[in-house]
Amino acid sequence: MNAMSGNYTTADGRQIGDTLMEMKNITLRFGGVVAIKDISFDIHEGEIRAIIGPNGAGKSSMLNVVSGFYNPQEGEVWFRGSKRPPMKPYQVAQQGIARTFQNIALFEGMTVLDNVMTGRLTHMKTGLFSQMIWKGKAEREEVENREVVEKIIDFLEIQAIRKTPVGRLPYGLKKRVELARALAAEPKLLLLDEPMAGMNVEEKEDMSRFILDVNDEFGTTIALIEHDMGVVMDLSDRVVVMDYGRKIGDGTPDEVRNNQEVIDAYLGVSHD
Ligand SMILES: Nc1ncnc2c1ncn2[C@@H]1O[C@H](COP(=O)(O)OP(=O)(O)OP(=O)(O)O)[C@@H](O)[C@H]1O
Repeated sequence: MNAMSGNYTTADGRQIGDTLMEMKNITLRFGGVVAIKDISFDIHEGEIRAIIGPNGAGKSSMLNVVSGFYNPQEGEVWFRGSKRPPMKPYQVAQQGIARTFQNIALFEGMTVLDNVMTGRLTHMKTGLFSQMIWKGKAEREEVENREVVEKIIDFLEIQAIRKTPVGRLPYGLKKRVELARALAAEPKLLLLDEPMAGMNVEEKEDMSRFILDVNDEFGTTIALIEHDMGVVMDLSDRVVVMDYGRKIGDGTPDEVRNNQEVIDAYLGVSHD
């Protein structure tokens, strides 16, 4: 496989499509701190793409640029063939990008079902006023939204807890509910911020399986940042490696594993 030249077929026979997102020469500064230095990379349709790197490398900053939470001082973000102007996160969500968070961001007092329903908000076209006038239309929309949500709840095997308040769930299940809510938006691109953080081995295995199944079943393109190297290498088609805000590697898990600069970065070897 030649992963760097547009469409390609993965080792396990999946067909990867055209470029979905392209980051061109991104630089992001916080005052004097340069969190991202002139980084370019792309994400293809149907791919599972990881961003890895040691602590403070700039991974979260990069994910926040992809999600529209940060607007970089330099560089361009291209999504679905168009240059993306600076946007608010809700506008990015409307374009088909959904995310989960490192520290779970759910409504603890609400049931699993209601939390997952909030993922449909970007799809709700009927406002309160038109709901009063066009009751039928609002009801149809509600039925459609419920159908999508119920399908995802089945898919992620959380039927048994659909009426349970999220606050009562163990950590691993909360992470799964967060994934369900992101999927409810039917995103084109799903961003996962350390999906395995704080999980035990069994929970990590479950989450890995669900990520692969989501990609396979819904064709969702997935970009993730993750600390657990084993998980990343097993899951991802291609990996970007960051260190001190720079990109030091980009390729298949095997290519990245054998990249001397990457090995040195993880061992703490200085190149100064
Ligand atoms: N909001 C911010 N204000 C100021 N500096 C920031 C901010 N966010 C990140 N930084 C700095 O930018 C650099 C990159 O941080 P970032 O959190 O993106 O790295 P990371 O690779 O995600 O780290 P970790 O793995 O520890 O989460 C760090 O030096 C960090 O201190």
